[in-house]
Amino acid sequence: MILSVQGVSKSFGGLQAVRDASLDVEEGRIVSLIGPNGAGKTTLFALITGFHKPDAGVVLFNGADITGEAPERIATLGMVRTFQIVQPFAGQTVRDNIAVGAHLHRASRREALAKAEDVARQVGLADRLDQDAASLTVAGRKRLEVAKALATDPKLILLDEVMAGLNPTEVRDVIPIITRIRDNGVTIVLIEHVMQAVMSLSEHSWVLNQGEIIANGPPAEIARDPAVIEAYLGHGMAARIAEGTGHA
Ligand SMILES: Nc1ncnc2c1ncn2[C@@H]1O[C@H](COP(=O)(O)OP(=O)(O)OP(=O)(O)O)[C@@H](O)[C@H]1O
Repeated sequence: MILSVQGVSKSFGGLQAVRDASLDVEEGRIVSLIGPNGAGKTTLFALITGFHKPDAGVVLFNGADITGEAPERIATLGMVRTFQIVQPFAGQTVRDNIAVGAHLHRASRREALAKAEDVARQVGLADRLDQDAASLTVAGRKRLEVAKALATDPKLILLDEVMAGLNPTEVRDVIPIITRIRDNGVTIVLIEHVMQAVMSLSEHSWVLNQGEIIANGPPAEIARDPAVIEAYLGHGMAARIAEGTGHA
């Protein structure tokens, strides 16, 4: 297992945001975390990547205990997350923004910029490298977020709603980019509400509800689970998934 989360919990004051969550991710997979707003998905990402310390439980990355390590240290080991709300460094080009990530393993400016160009090609931003990052559309900013993470040479990348706010055409265009990242050897964990993307990309999903994992399995299977339909999908979405359309 590249990632093993064992019995992780986190409370904020009186609110239990994540309760006794466990999941195992095999190397080379694309898997997903789904569930209603406020279920604890982003908190679980933060617990895995060192942005929050768990109250209980253990996180293993490639078999090594990284529980409570700092995000920078975890990134150096090869695991990074993206953020839902994307704020590019204003007044800086796309190239410079991506290069920030590339500096994790590269001291030289020249090498970091070369890596930024390479990554920009992978996410379809090669023709935007000299543009001010703040001028990118939502779809462009989402790609920039993926590029910044990829520039750190990760072995595992956790993508937090990279399709939120995209139109169906933009979603369709991002799907093969994510598949290619995996084909290049990066394991991927997605948080995603766009079920069309979950269905076509991920091989296994975990469903969080009120901080607890209530189901896991292949997405087509969990879409038939009454508890998942009740807590998250609703009957309309479940029916559309069964028909194979799966549009949100
Ligand atoms: N730093 C924090 N301090 C206090 N409460 C928090 C904090 N972070 C998250 N929460 C609360 O924990 C719960 C889980 O939030 P979280 O953002 O993890 O959910 P989510 O599943 O990612 O939701 P969404 O799909 O809306 O992003 C929510 O009730 C949220 O308000």
